[in-house]
Amino acid sequence: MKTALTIAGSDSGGGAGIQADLKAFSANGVFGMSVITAVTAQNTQEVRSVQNIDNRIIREQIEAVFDDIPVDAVKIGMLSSPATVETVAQALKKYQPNQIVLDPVMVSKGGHHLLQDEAIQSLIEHMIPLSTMITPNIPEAEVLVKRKIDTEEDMLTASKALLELGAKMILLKGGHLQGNPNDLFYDGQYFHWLHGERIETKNTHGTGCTLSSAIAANLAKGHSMFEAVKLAKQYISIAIKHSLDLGHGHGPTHHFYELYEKANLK
Ligand SMILES: Nc1ncnc2c1ncn2[C@@H]1O[C@H](COP(=O)(O)OP(=O)(O)OP(=O)(O)O)[C@@H](O)[C@H]1O
Ligand SMILES: Cc1ncc(CO)c(N)n1
Repeated sequence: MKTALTIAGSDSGGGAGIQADLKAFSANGVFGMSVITAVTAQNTQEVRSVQNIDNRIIREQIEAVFDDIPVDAVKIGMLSSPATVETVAQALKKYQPNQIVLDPVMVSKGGHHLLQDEAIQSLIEHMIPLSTMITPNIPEAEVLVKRKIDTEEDMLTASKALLELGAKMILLKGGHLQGNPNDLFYDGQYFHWLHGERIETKNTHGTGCTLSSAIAANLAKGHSMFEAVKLAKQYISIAIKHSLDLGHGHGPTHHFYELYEKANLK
């Protein structure tokens, strides 16, 4: 079985972070492993508090996995502080995995900062240049390229600027613009739009985490980047369409909808 490793924060509510990543890995047919960078006390409504994990333990988790188990792809989510970014980047430089999908997580749906402002520069300097693919949403891309993105035309310009930061490829998610959620894939040569249909639901907790993990799983299985992104977009669209009305805020997506349907487990 192919494997994928998530390096991210824990979401006690189970819809985002490490929990979403492991579910998305399993649903997409790879064996999931995890390195926890921070623990959040979080539900569908809010992030109540965050405890960053000691850098030594972060490094040792990464070493424990890579020293023993083959890692076919890595997904990176919440990195919290400059020291966390640097610890993860240093460890990945040592092991040089083939595929690194970086979701540059900055702010939760409820507005809580999951990446300290001081860590943004570290992310740009140390983490983005190591990444095979980065998957910013519109507000994250605006911070990274320091300009407003209001239209799909702006997304094209921003993708070029994002690529200049050093990642090999870009998926700029359009879910935060009005209208249909169309994402832009750019590999430095060609642009491809991945068209979506907006699903009217408030249950979109962890959509970004789930999408980037599905991309990593598809890469682990040997798909090309464009194929990996296309399949992941189909997967997240189904997961949002059948999202779960749990909690009083933004409920989670249904990571296993198609498998449950096939197994008659609904
Ligand atoms: N209402 C929706 N209907 C269909 N697709 C959506 C909807 N909202 C977002 N998407 C898609 O879901 C994927 C994740 O994008 P989104 O912009 O929500 O990520 P995000 O803001 O990083 O999520 P989060 O930070 O909550 O994990 C993208 O492919 C986006 O186009
Ligand atoms: C731990 C964690 N990572 C990422 C996100 C972004 O959705 C979140 N809400 N929580």
